Amino acid sequence: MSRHRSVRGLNYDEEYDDYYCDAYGHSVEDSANFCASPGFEQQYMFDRSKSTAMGDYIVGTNPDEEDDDDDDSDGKDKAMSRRRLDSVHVEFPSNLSPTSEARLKECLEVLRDISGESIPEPFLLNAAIEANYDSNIALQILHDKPRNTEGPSIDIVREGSDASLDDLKAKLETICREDKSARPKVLDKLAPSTSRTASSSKSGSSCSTPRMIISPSPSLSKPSPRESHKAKLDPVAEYEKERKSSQKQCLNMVVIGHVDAGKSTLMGHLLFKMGQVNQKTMHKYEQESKKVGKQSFAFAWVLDETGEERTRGITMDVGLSKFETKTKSVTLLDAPGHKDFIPNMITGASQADVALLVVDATRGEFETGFESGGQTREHALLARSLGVLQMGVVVNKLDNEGWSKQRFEEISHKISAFLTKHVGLRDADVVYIPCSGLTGENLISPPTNDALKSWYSGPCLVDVIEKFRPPERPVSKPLRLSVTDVFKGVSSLVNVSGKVECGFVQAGERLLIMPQAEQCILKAVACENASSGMTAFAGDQVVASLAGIEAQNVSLGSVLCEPQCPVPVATRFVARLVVFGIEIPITRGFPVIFHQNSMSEQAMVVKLIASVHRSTGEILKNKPRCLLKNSSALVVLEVARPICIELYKDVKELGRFTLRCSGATIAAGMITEIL
Ligand SMILES: Nc1nc2c(ncn2[C@@H]2O[C@H](COP(=O)(O)OP(=O)(O)OP(=O)(O)O)[C@@H](O)[C@H]2O)c(=O)[nH]1
Repeated sequence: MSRHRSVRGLNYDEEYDDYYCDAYGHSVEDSANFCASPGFEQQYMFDRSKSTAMGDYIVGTNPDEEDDDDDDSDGKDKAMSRRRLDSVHVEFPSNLSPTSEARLKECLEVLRDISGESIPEPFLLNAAIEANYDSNIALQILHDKPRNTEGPSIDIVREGSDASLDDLKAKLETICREDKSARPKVLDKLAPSTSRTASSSKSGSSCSTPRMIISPSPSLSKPSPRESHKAKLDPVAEYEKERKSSQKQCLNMVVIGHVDAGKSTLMGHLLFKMGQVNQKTMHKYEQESKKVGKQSFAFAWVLDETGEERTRGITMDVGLSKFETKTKSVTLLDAPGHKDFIPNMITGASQADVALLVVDATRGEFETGFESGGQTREHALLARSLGVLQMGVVVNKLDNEGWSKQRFEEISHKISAFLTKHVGLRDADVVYIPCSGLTGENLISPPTNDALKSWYSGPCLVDVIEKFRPPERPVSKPLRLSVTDVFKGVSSLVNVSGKVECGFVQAGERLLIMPQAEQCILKAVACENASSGMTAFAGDQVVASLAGIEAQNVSLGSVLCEPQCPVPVATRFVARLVVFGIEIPITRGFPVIFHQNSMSEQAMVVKLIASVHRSTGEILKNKPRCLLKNSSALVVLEVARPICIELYKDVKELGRFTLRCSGATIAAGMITEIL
């Protein structure tokens, strides 16, 4: 078994239709229970001493965003901040009242939560005092510091992106046509006088997105014999010929759930029963785990391969394996359950077509994972926001509850309500299975345990997996191969693992690596699903060997594409957000971590355009002051460095993302416009 490598694909139409269904993304708790700190409450209460007009306040418009023009608004923001601060004591009071002390502490806590350790404490303290303990204003002050030339800044976005865009510009210049009309949009951004055009498109595929385009240089635009050959191929016919006739359907399945729910044990035992792990290896794991006092983890060791994972008894990275059912070739992604490893879980889930949500049926344990801020709900929400539409809910460790039918039904009932009402999965797309990963009950054959047999006659785990429907693979779209790992092989070639998000790729092709704007030749593409070993299609997890580049010129988050139809690269874009159960409202200038597939990047919400109805998308309010939990909105996001993105309507895998802050997932989104 190996560490994580990627796989996925989607049923586009189906998913897009209900992505923003009424239920999707609703928070766990009722919004009426929203708790705000006094500092935050005060910010959203009308205050005569501040200059905001009552009319503005009632309309709920963010006074900071009165002007649509960004450059202008910066000045206005500052002016507004200054005006607000006129009534604020800027000196540290020597004798704070108990109320002020409490407010100061609360404000500092919020600032620390958001800034982490990136800003020294004295600066946070000064900002908090300057903002009269209003954390939102304090954030704005910290954000504006460099323009005031004192103190550090959390404005990582502009600082980081300027340098990177310069680098990119230089590289793009070298491979752009002399023809100025074909200059990439990124160059236009840096040199506004230059005109821009749409991209060229490869034969048989459309490249309709308004793109930050890199145009091929004359040498690049002249296709090699191999490329000409590829251009003549019908991707769908090739896919049918290679895959559908001879092979089993490919399915990428992620296993998710709260820490210690028994995910690795369940999957390790399943793989053993399916013959993927031989008796000798299993015996070795039993002996070795016994020696270190972790005998109950023997099956988990099949997927938890590293020393640290085995010693600590937790999964840290995504474990990857393969097995086959009668009609399917399943790529299994075992995600970590611990909250510290959510970014890895996101990587795994972003590559999956379907998910198994494992819950521990043991009394008290299920409740911890589901009701007390555990990861069961967060994982389910994340999986759905990353494109998973079908789910098997494994009610695991039911042996600990004497195979109680009542307990199974109680758990199924609670999870069903959550998945259908809050996550947005259809009831018909979720199946509940009573199991024991430890004893192996109901994994690959009907139950043998009398207590379970007496009331359960449904499918076993493998039957559920067998019934999952693989999504349509977008093989006709332009090639997008996202890189999840880079490693040096024995030869001079650079190997990358990744997933073909859409399109198809053949050995011998010349490819463009974005956002690095590097060219390379694909020497070989290894893919377990491929019969020829020369071609990989959308949905395939591959290892690609690249010639003509250095390892440092490709990285996690890079996208390989055809030079004739490059992937857009940008730092700023409009997105539609679905906000989860947040405690701190999202305001303008809110710093976040942007997650897209296996890539994460520092980012900032730079503009709140409008709050929208979560199911219809209808605009409810322009320029809202903030976004509360369970809301939906159009926002402008800016990432610290140029990244490869697509519009959600074009390529879902590169058009959707999740936002995290202070270790919690706060929103999911889809890109609607690239700026
Ligand atoms: N009684 C019982 N114990 C189980 C069962 N499945 C797993 N366990 C135990 O639960 C513990 C945790 O199992 P893991 O498989 O490591 O759990 P996990 O969900 O993969 O953990 P993370 O990946 O770290 O989140 C181990 O001690 C297992 O032996 C089960 O069906 N019944």
